[in-house]
Amino acid sequence: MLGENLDLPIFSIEKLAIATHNFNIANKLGEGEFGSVYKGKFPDGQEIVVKRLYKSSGQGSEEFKNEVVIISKLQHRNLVKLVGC
Ligand SMILES: Nc1ncnc2c1ncn2[C@@H]1O[C@H](COP(=O)(O)OP(=O)(O)OP(=O)(O)O)[C@@H](O)[C@H]1O
Repeated sequence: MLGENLDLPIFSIEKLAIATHNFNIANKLGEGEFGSVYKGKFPDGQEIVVKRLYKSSGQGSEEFKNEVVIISKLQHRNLVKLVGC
């Protein structure tokens, strides 16, 4: 699995649904090529942004995986950190 290969925490869909109030429209920040983007908060207070894929198969998902791999390796004070997938 992608997250295991990258040594990233893997979040269940339930945990992300709770954090985003079930992907509520009020939490929606925008849309990208691969999916919708939501703001959320974990129970410990950590604020997160969740990107939810439109589909889990096909060419788009390969591109999305490449994006995740690259973002997981980036670290900069002006970039948000990938905390899991
Ligand atoms: N960390 C974030 N904080 C606030 N808003 C965000 C964040 N990430 C994404 N967004 C919002 O979600 C929108 C879509 O982001 P996303 O990264 O999916 O798309 P993109 O980079 O515009 O396109 P692509 O899907 O081609 O990468 C952005 O235009 C922005 O409005």
